[in-house]
Amino acid sequence: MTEYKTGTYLSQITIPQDMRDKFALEDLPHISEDVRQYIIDVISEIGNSHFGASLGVVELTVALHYVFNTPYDQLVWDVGHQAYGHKILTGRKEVFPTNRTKGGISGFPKRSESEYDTFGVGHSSTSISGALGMAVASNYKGEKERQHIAVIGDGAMTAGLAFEGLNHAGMLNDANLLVVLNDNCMSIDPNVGALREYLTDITTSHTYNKVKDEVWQLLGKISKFGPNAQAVASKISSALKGSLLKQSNLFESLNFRYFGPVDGHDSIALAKILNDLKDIPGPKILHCITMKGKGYKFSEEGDPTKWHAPGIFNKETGEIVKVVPSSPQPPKYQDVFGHTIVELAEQNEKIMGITPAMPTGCSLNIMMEAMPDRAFDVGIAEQHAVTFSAGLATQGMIPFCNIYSSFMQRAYDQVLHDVALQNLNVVFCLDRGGLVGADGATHHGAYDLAYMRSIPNMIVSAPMDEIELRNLMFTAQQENMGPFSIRYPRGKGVTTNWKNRMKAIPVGRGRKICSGEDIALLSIGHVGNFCKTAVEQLKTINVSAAHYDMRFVKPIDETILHEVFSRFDHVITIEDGCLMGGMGSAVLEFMADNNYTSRVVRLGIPDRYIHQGTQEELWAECGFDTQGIILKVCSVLGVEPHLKNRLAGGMK
Ligand SMILES: Cc1ncc(C[n+]2csc(CCOP(=O)(O)OP(=O)(O)O)c2C)c(N)n1
Ligand SMILES: CC(=O)[C@@H](O)[C@H](O)COP(=O)(O)O
Ligand SMILES: [Mg+2]
Repeated sequence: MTEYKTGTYLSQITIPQDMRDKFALEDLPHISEDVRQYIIDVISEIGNSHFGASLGVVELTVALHYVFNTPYDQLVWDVGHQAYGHKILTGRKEVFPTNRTKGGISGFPKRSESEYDTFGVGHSSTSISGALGMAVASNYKGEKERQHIAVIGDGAMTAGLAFEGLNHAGMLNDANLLVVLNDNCMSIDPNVGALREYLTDITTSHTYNKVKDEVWQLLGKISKFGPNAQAVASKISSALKGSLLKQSNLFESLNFRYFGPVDGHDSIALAKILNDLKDIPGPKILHCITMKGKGYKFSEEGDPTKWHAPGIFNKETGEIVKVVPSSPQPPKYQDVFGHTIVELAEQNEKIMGITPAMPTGCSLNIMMEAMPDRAFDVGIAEQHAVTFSAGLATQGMIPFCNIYSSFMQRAYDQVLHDVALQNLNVVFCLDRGGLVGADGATHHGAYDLAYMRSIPNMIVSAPMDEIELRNLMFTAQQENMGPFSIRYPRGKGVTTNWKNRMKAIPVGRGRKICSGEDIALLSIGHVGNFCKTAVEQLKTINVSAAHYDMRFVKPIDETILHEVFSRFDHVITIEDGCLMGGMGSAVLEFMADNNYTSRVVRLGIPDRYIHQGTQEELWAECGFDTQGIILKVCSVLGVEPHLKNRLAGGMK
């Protein structure tokens, strides 16, 4: 592992207590500078990581750990993609270069990794509820002085869950909860919605700032009051209640004491404010204004969306390293979706596009640019995205609701109750279906085939390549299809020649890719390409495998299944999804229901959480990459080891 230098200040810090013991308030800017430089040095070289968000909260991170008695005081990071400074200051400086690699540290806070990671995160908007739970538990245990801090971004604050947490906290006057709102006007893409406007308004509002100044003056006095500070604070708060402050501030109306906006890059001022806030009881919110990508010239001046997770870059020039392939490459599935939805929408005026906060990630930004009145980024609001789509569908629209598979987990009941029960024509495009790689367990799209399959009326499909994706999208936008899900993986497809003339696929019809004699392989989705290669390689050791691309998990192609179970004693199912309840389960159910007795072996994601790594490493770990499939075929058929080894040695 490359060794990275740390600055004079950071080199003296292993855990936050070192900072508190060794440094004065005036040193915080220097510590911040060291932390920031270390993040730049490491991430520019290892790549494959988040970047802008962590740079934006360096001062906040330093101030929080300096003022609060972490890990006793509990700090919860929302999403956690901004927690690199936190990791570096909490015992993980040396291992930071292993960020998001297999066997290395996770890119997100994780309870099993450190006592400073109080709450496992990755999905957004959980911090307020999580920290509130901790605060209530502390009260119950008599730990009255214990502090609980949720750091949440303006993007994460757009989610219903965040407001559910605020709503509950607002009625718990003795909950020791501080919400730090890290407002940088950005989600991954620019933040959206009325809340964003509101936050900008209170940042610039004249009336509001006047009241805020009064609050600060009072706070200045509070800090001098020592032990009586809480009582004084409570009096001040009561005096302010019912006043202009409460009426003119959303958070005050929810019974939070609102402080700010403050400069989130002034570590000394932040530390002073945080220290004052420690003495104020009950739920409170500190509104910090920060800049995503702060402190690195190129991310400050460049496109923050690009610097959200830029990959490897030259830290001197700011040039993001792009490997230029020698030959044309297949497109990413997400881009095939992005271009195809525009093409379809040009022909079918009922089509609309919806994404909850991932326009660049899922490429709906192509439609948002081409047809701004027909494509919506609704913020980090998966539940709303689904029910909003349902509403559109009741009016005859055909919404394509694109949600990453793992984020869709947030909106399961909306799919069931608001869409499927009413048999509405909503097309769910589930991007990042399957193992996603470096984001790890929180983000793998492991469950969608299983959770969608159990919903009545739902059509569940997955394309093996870009052309099938386009054909499935074409099929799904036909009249009266009902709920239709199409899942595809993170990353590239397989062909450069993908702009086919689209055609409808009969719902529930799979296809035979290759005939064979010894064993049948049934695949769903992109992993069919691994099977295809495996089948070719198996031929070289005289193993003849038939291969079927099932295309639909529901309705499953029963004609194919009757053919397979009548002809083959050995069947292997392959899917990039959880083994419980997915396609393999559907095949087993069919076999049992129809009294067939072949031996079925299922390949897929086992019943445990898979952590981070490259996709290739993780496919191999789960045993359904090309090599895994070959080895499984050989073991099922009892192929002689020397033949098996011949392939295992030479395989890609
Ligand atoms: C439930 C869920 N939806 C979407 C995402 C993808 N996502 C990760 S970070 C992010 C933007 C968060 O914005 P904000 O909270 O303002 O943090 P910032 O990056 O600006 O620091 C999004 C949309 C997610 N992690 N979880
Ligand atoms: C933190 C987060 O949830 C996103 O930034 C996520 O990492 C994006 O994943 P993709 O890189 O697959 O778009
Ligand atoms: Mg933000």
